[in-house]
Amino acid sequence: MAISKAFFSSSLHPSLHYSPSRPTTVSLHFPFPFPFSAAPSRNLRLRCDAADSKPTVLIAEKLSDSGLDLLRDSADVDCSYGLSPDQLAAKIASCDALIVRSGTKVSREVFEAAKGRLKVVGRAGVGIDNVDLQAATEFGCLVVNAPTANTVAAAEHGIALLTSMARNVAQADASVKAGKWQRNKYVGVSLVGKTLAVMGFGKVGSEVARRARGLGMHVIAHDPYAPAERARALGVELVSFDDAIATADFISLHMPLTPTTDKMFNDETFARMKRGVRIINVARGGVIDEDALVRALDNGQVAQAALDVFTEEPPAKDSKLVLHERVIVTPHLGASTVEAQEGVAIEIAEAVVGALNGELASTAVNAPMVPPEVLSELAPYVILAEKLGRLAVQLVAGESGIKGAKVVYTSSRDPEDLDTRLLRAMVTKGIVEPISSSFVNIINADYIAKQRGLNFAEERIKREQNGLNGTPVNSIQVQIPHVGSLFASAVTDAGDIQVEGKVRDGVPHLTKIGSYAVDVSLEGNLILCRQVDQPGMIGKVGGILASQNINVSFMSVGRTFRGKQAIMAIGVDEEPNKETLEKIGTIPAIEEFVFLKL
Ligand SMILES: NC(=O)c1ccc[n+]([C@@H]2O[C@H](COP(=O)([O-])OP(=O)(O)OC[C@H]3O[C@@H](n4cnc5c(N)ncnc54)[C@H](O)[C@@H]3O)[C@@H](O)[C@H]2O)c1
Ligand SMILES: O=C(O)[C@H](O)COP(=O)(O)O
Repeated sequence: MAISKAFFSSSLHPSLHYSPSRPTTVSLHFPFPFPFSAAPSRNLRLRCDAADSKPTVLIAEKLSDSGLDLLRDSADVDCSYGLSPDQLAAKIASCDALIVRSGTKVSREVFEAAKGRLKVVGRAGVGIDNVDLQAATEFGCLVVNAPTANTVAAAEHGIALLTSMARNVAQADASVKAGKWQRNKYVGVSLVGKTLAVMGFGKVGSEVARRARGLGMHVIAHDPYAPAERARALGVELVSFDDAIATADFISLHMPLTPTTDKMFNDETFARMKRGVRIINVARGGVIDEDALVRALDNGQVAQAALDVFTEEPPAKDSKLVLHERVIVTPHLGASTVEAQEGVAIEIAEAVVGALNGELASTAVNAPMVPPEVLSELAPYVILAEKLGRLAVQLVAGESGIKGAKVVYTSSRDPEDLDTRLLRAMVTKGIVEPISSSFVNIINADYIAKQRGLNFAEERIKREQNGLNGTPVNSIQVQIPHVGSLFASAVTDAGDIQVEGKVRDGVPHLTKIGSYAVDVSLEGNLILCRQVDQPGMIGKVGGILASQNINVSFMSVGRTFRGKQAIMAIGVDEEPNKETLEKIGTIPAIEEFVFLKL
C-alpha cells in the first residue's frame, strides 16, 4: 500500500493566514458567553480599521436623541443629514455602520465606495426598499431594520387619512383659511357599515383593521401569506385579491414594495374596483401606478385618494396627482410621531450596537433570522458547524474540485422541529472562507458559495441517543463528496471526505473522521496522524512538539483493531513551523498526517 505523508501548510492557503489576536478586529459574538475560551468564531466578525478605536456610525437622517445617546456609548457618531449621493460615497469608506430612514438610497455604489469597511446598515423603520439588499449581501454587509416601533404610528396615520378623506378635512380646512365658508361643498361620506379592504395584513394592516372595526366598518383583507386565524381573531375575513378590490368601498394599502407588488394598482385593477372607491396608501408609492390613478380619479372610477407615500419622494411640484382636488397628501409622515421616532431610534441603535459587538440581530434582513430562544440553544452547535466545515474543506487535496457539501444532522427531535438554517449557513461559511479570497461572513457565505457553483444539501435524521435527548442536535456530519483528500483516512468507502462532531458540556468536539472514531475538543489547531498502532507513538510526537515549545492541549487516539492502524488527533495551542511538521512526518510508523487550523 502506498504511504502518503502530507502536511497542510498554511502557505498553500492564503486565507489561512489568520491571527485570532489581530488587533484591528472587533469580534462579533453572540449575546451570551462563548462556551469555550477560544477566540470567538470569525463568522460574525466585524472589522474596524483602526486598532482599539471605536467604530464609526454615520447617521444620514434625523434620529431621536435616545438612539444617538445609546450609539455614543460605544461608537463615534457622525450625524450628517442630507448628504448628496456623492457626499455619502465619499464619507462611507471611513464608517463601520450607516443608519438611514427612507430618504437615503443605499445603492450598490455606496457599498462599493465603502471598500469593505461598512459592516452594518441600520434602517430606522420598516421598509428596506431604499437599500440594495443584493449588493449588501455580496459585500457581506448586514442590514437590520426596526420593524415594530412605528407600526402603531403608521396605522394611526392610515386611520387619520381615512377619516380626513371621508370628511374632506384637508380641503375644508384650506377653504376656511382662504376666507370661504362652503358647507355644501364638503359633505362627506360615512364610514360605519362600509367595507374596508386591507391589502397586506401584516403589522400595520392588522392594526388598521383593528381600528377600522372600532369605527363600525366591515373589514376584509387580502394577503397571500397571512394566517387565517390572525384575521379571524380580529373579526376580519381574508379574501382573494379580486374579491377584495371588487367589493370594497375603501381600500387601504399595507404591503411592501416588491417586484410583485410594483404598480399592482393600475388601469386594469382600478377598472375592476367598485365605482367611487376610495384609496388610502401609507405603504409605498410604487405599489400604485400614479398616472393610472390620476386617470381613475378624472373619470370618477376612484372618488378620492389619501396618500402618504409617492413613487418619487418628494413628488414633482406640478404632480397632477398631488394637486388633484380629490386627493389629500402628507409628506411620508406615517412613522412620524414623537413616540414612534423614539422607538425606532432605540430599536435601530440597539440592533446596530449589537451587530457591531457581535450579536446576531433578530431583525437582520439579509441573514438567517432566528428567534432569540433558538439562537440561544443553538449557540455551541453554530460554532461546531463552522469548525466542521472549516476542517472538512482543509482536508480536500488542493487540485480536487469541490462541487458542494452535504450536512447531516441527527437529533431526537422531529426533522420539522429542527431549525437548521443558521447551522447550514455556518457550515457554508466554514467551507467557503478558507477557499475564498473575499471576506466571508454569515451574510455573504451563501452568495459566495453560489458564485463558485457550490451546492449544499441537508439531511435531518431523527435518532434517540442516551444522554443527548432534549438537546437540539446530537451530531453534525459534514460530507464533501467525491474529492481527493490530503488525509486519505478522512475519506469513506463511498469516496467522500467526512467529519462528524458533537457538543459535549457546551464545547464542540470532533468525534469522527472518515470511519475512525476520535474525541477531541475543537480548539486551537489540530494535527491528525494515521499510524501503525504501537506503543510509544504519543511520546514520540509529543516530544517533537515539546522540543519546539508547542503546547499540546489534548490528544485522542482511535483505532480500527489493536495493532492495525490508529488515528491520533492532537490539539496544539501554537502553530508548528514547517520543520516541526516535517520531523513528525519522518517518524517511521506514521503513514500520513495533516495540520489543520480551526
Ligand atoms: N408611511 C409610513 O411612514 C410607513 C410606516 C410604516 C410602514 N410603512 C410601510 O407599510 C408597509 C407595511 O409595513 P408592515 O410593518 O405592516 O410590514 P409587514 O411585513 O408586517 O406586513 C406586510 C404584509 O404584506 C403582505 N404582502 C406581501 N406581498 C403581498 C401581496 N402581493 N399582496 C398582499 N399582501 C402582501 C405580507 O404577507 C405581510 O403580511 C411597508 O411597505 C412599510 O414600509 C410605511
Ligand atoms: O417603512 C417605514 O418604516 C416607513 O415608511 C417610515 O419611513 P421613515 O423612517 O422615512 O419615516
